Amino acid sequence: MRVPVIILSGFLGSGKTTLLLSLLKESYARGLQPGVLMNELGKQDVDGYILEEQTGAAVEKLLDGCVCCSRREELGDSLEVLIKRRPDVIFIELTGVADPDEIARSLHEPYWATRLSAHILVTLVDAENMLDYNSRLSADKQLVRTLRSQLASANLIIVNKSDLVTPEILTKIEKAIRKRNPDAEIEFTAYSRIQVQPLLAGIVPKTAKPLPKRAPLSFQGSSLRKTAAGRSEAVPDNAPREHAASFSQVGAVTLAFPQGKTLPKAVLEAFFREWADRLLRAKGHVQLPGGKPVQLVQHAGSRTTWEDSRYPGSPYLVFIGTNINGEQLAERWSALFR
Ligand SMILES: Nc1nc2c(ncn2[C@@H]2O[C@H](COP(=O)(O)OP(=O)(O)OP(=O)(O)O)[C@@H](O)[C@H]2O)c(=O)[nH]1
Repeated sequence: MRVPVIILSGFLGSGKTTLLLSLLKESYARGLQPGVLMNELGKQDVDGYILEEQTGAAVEKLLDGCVCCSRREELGDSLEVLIKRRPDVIFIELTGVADPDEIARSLHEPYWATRLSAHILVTLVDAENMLDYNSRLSADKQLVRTLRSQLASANLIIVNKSDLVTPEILTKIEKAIRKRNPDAEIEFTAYSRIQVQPLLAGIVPKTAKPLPKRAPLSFQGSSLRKTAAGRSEAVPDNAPREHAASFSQVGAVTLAFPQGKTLPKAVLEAFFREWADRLLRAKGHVQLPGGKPVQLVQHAGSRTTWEDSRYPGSPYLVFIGTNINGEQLAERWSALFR
């Protein structure tokens, strides 16, 4: 039996991992055995750790690049690892700069089409930053194309972080989405809170007898076959395809804490402000002074949040931004500890 695959896409910090947590919890509640493929731009698996800690899921990680382009060759190996675990459903969380249509196309290739079935492609949108990103990132033509494809190829588009914007902004966002995708279901929400049951409709534990597909509770979207990936008449599945990079100016740098060193919150937040014109996303596990608990720090757009963490390893920060000069960044980082 083919394993259904749910693809989660959306720009950096839009709420993919937050949604995946809900999907995993619902999967376990239904007795499903999920497989997870987590792709991260940085060398550290911040999100993979969060998922493992909060749900106990075994996460297959593909770090330090993008599975739709620079790490493309490794997609197959990761899927094979997951399939061997005989999951009932596979979730693929892409990096924020990945083109999900490339992944959906791979699933339609003859080899994978007998093992996997593309179930749904979900794209999350960061309502607070989407319109700003559209102008800020316009110089990176590949990324502009990728962001359009994230919208165009989705069955379901979740406009997340709507707690941070006015209804007028949401209306503008809806118009911008409709320009790229007239058909997808659009949901407006905060903290990726949607009814996740419909996304799992028809997926049953392999030990159970197959049930008739449940009627969706709210999601009415088209099946993935109708997405751009499925409209493969123009590009036959077995035709050789160029896998152009999905971005050109975005880079990730991992910044380690020197042995035994700590950083006050205010110093790190000032560091984010200093790099505001380049910084898109930062996340990591940070050691504060005074023996305080390790903090999971998350920075997206211009907003920083902190939470207690039980991360047992050495503290670090993953810094993702545009046109970063790595040496200059490392130098400024070191200066924080002098
Ligand atoms: N205010 C607010 N914060 C949110 C919302 N959804 C998620 N967040 C926070 O935004 C940050 C990023 O959320 P994630 O779910 O990690 O986003 P992501 O798309 O997985 O991020 P990357 O994969 O790292 O690009 C976290 O600190 C979340 O708690 C929301 O609707 N409103």
